Amino acid sequence: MGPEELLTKSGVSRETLERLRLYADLLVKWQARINLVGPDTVPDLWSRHMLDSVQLFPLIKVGARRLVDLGSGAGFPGLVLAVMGAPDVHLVESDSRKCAFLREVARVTETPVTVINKRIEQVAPLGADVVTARALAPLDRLLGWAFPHLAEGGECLFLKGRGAEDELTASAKEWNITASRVPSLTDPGGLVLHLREVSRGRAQP
Ligand SMILES: C[S@@+](CC[C@H](N)C(=O)[O-])C[C@H]1O[C@@H](n2cnc3c(N)ncnc32)[C@H](O)[C@@H]1O
Repeated sequence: MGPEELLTKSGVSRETLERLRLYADLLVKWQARINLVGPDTVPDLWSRHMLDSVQLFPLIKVGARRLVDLGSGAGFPGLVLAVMGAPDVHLVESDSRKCAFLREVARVTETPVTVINKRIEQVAPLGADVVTARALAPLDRLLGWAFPHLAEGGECLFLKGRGAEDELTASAKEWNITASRVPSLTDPGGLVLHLREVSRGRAQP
């Protein structure tokens, strides 16, 4: 899918699209030096990475003041959401070369973001209204990483593949969650998990 189709499909503004183009150009350039995304996914960059991230934007809760993206890698989905105007976006990424890329995209696209070059486990609670992640960890571990960063009433938006239902079942042993399942626009069988009222449940005997 090309940028124009992305625009039509998801309703992003022309100005945002131009900034996403700058982002995509930088990704292709840097990909020659560091492995930012799976090399086989670069030809489908707009669908596999941009639109995959863009689809979360309408799910961000009204009035959200801070969004934290865990394991941002090359910025999917967190940096795309920041380019679209998500508020006070924090990107947590342990790989310093990827953090250099994230900062460069933020600079070139004039997107205000905070890049935190640390392991998630080492980051003090960030008080996020929304925590996002893609391709980082199974849901139960992801919730363990996200939970300390959720403000009261905070929500999670996780992009998950076909195994999402099994991951929800497995995580129910440890977590209480209200889960909505939104079919992915880009991954047949994949889901956006929209999780609310997250709390630790009682450990099973
Ligand atoms: C498979 S990549 C996914 C990147 C991006 N979210 C995406 O979907 O394209 C996982 C990323 O998480 C980072 N990561 C893994 N464990 C982490 C941790 N404990 N703390 C911070 N970053 C971590 C890795 O360095 C890597 O960039």
